[in-house]
Amino acid sequence: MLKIGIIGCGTIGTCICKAIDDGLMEAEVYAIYDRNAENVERLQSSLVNLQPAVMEAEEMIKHIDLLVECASQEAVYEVVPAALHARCDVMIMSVGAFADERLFKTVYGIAKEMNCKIYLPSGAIAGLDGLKSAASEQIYSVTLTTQKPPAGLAGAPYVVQNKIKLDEIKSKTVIFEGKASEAVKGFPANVNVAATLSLAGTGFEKTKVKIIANPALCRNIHEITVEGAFGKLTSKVENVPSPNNPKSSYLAPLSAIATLKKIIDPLQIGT
Ligand SMILES: NC(=O)C1=CN([C@@H]2O[C@H](COP(=O)(O)OP(=O)(O)OC[C@H]3O[C@@H](n4cnc5c(N)ncnc54)[C@H](OP(=O)(O)O)[C@@H]3O)[C@@H](O)[C@H]2O)C=CC1
Ligand SMILES: O=C([O-])CC(=O)C(=O)O
Repeated sequence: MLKIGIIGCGTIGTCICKAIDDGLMEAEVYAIYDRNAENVERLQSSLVNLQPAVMEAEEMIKHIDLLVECASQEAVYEVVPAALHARCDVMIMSVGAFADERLFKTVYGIAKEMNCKIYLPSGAIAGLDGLKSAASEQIYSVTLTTQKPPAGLAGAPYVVQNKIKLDEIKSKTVIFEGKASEAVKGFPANVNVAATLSLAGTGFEKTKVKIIANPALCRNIHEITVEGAFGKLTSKVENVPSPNNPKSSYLAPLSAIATLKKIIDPLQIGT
């Protein structure tokens, strides 16, 4: 049975544990860790069947097959290289960390050397299967347009640095337009999907991102447009926000669960 260790006991970590606790897949949550002790306790007390140990990444990677990062971009630096060195596969949610090309090259190199896998779930977007197929030929452009309610963008470094008063936004307003490399740094907890899109397609410098604060919304909308030799692909997901975290969408933990099922299941559907 697949032995998993989870870093990050917030919304996504909790959803993953609950799915395994409910018997949705054959996996064992061997250990969990979070710098926020309250979130560890809340997660532990929500489980009925599982009793994961609480231990830091350094220790858990000696015992597990797969490390799941669902914490923050800084956690990717802290735990992923060490996990791969210990021959653990890794699943990463804070994909925006890979806008740092040096980190990406290091992590990719260690994974190759150690014969390990790096899994990046689709998160809150749809259409990566089509983009991956299309990327075998020439791609002309990839664009992500994200709309969130203003509160879902609160605290983002770009918002703070540019003194954007989210609570004064009364109508649909474009607050950022630029490269994916800049978007994931300015909005590290809002558009990790831009990083996944970049890695699947044309890279962080060529992938364009527009971020819109829209007070009329109660959903997080991600629209993707890809044009290339294959033709044109458009996808739009109107995401229900996660119950405890308005910054992220419920589809994100569901996609993490689907990725875990794909790792375990002999049947592989889609690109
Ligand atoms: N790829 C995708 O499509 C998506 C990615 N994400 C990303 O996934 C990650 C998890 O999301 P979510 O579960 O919603 O977030 P939450 O804020 O609900 O939970 C994250 C938890 O991880 C903890 N944490 C953060 N950094 C560290 C660290 N360095 N070491 C240990 N614990 C840490 C946080 O502690 P504290 O409370 O102290 O901060 C918090 O308890 C985020 O980076 C988010 O941006 C989210 C949605 C979609
Ligand atoms: O869940 C979402 O809507 C997307 C998100 O937060 C991210 O990619 O970081």
